[in-house]
Amino acid sequence: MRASLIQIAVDPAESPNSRRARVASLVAEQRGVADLVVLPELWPVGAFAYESFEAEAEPLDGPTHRAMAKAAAEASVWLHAGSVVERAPDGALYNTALVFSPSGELAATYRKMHRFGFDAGEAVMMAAGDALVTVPVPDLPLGVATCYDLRFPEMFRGLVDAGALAFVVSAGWPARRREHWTLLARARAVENQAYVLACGTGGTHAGVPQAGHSLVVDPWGEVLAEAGDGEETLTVDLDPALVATTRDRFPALKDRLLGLAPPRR
Ligand SMILES: O=C(O)CCC(=O)C(=O)O
Repeated sequence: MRASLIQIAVDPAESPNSRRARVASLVAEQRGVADLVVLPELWPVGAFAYESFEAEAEPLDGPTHRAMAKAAAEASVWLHAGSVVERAPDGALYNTALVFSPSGELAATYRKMHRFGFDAGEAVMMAAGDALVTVPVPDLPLGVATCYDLRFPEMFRGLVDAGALAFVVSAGWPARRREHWTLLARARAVENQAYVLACGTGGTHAGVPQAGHSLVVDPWGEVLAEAGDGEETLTVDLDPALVATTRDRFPALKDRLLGLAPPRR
């Protein structure tokens, strides 16, 4: 299985519509290259562009859904299309990740559970999701998480218990805490003996320089690839059998004292 992470630079001078068209082309270029493509958090608007959230909010079947469903089908890939500002039917906003199958069907949605910002920004503007989400990608079931979720290990343990062999973390992580980003991505891989595919944004938007440094970590904690600061695509080969091998050879997950269910292998 081959995965490509497309680290988008969110340039405020580019309109969301132009960016959707450009990102759709980048995804379509992955035809025959990757089986799974991953995009960052809130790339249509910018994760810190709070003042645009209301105006750019879209229903689940909105413009990002349409563009990405088409791109997934054109490229014939599983597409984690990052997240959008979702306007729910009751008017609430959610930070919602969209995952498409290779035929362009919406395979899963995940509403970000841990909202970032403490008493400001996303934490007050958006409602919180309340459900863990896994996606049954053949051979490599994915657990879905978004940005700040990375700081909450219990969520990843829950995803492992639900059968995830890899975590896809879509983010708009600030440069100021880049070391936390790479450290936590590796920690989530090591403690859960699972792949971590962590795709962030590059560039600067809303005055917040982005960390970039998207990375892919294997179940032993080795960094297989890491991007720089700007727009970049990382393509990495993943071996789903390595998860079982790692869990068999170093069966630490079996020694959990507080967990209830042993993880699937
Ligand atoms: O936890 C962090 O340092 C960054 C989180 C974040 O930027 C987000 O969730 O949007």
